Amino acid sequence: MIVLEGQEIQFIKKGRTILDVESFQLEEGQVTALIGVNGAGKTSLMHILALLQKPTAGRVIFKGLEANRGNLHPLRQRMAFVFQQPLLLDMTVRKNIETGLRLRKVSRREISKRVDNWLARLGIDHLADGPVRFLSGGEAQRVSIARALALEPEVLFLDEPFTGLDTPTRGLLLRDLAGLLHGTKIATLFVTHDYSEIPFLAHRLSVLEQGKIIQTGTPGEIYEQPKNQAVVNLLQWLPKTDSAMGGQGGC
Ligand SMILES: Nc1ncnc2c1ncn2[C@@H]1O[C@H](COP(=O)(O)OP(=O)(O)OP(=O)(O)O)[C@@H](O)[C@H]1O
Repeated sequence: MIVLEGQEIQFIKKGRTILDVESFQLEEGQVTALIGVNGAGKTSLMHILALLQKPTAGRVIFKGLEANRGNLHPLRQRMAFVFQQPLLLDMTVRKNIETGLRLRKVSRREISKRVDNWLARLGIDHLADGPVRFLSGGEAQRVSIARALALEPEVLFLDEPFTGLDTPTRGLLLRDLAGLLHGTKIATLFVTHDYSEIPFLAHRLSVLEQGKIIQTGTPGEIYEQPKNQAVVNLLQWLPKTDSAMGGQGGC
């Protein structure tokens, strides 16, 4: 089932076409990785789909409902973001995870239940009542992921969430995040520059070049049959593993 779709998206700035995307879909329970060189338009497309940026032309459809000025706020509340920088507030870990839930007027009892659950599932329950300012990069990103998942979003945007983490920390977080996302109904868009992460997390892969989606498929399909030289050039950095070839994700 398609959860979120951008249709006939054009994004033009200063006379330059930054995006020209006929259709881009996020499906229920699937992680879609979006790759492309610097400046290809990944962030612009993510922000348009997240309803943070209005396209010059085109539509964003959320479960059959076209986003418009009147429904932007309620639709955004059904989405969550994890950024490269965790962007935590200077308070305790618990309070950081609670904040979005409070803004959404979730009951106190439900907040407490969800926060305890996600603290435990991210393995950070021992940090709950400490200030975030002493956390390591990996711990801070775990808090940011717990904060996003506690919102029980229907769509999750992961904007290079592992960048800046050392290899072992990144590996553990990648494994844990895959375990948390796979098997849920969340439709996830995962923007990354590190293609070694793709086989572990992504069910589908889309390649963006100069504002156009030039290929979409499982990582295995794209690896096996890259559509053109631009895809070949990008994917020479995707490691050949069993999971990449099968496009199954998982570690
Ligand atoms: N609001 C804007 N005004 C003018 N130009 C913009 C605007 N937003 C994006 N651009 C330009 O559009 C192009 C695509 O930018 P975008 O950040 O979407 O690419 P990206 O693929 O995410 O790049 P990176 O991998 O470096 O983050 C860039 O050349 C950028 O300078």
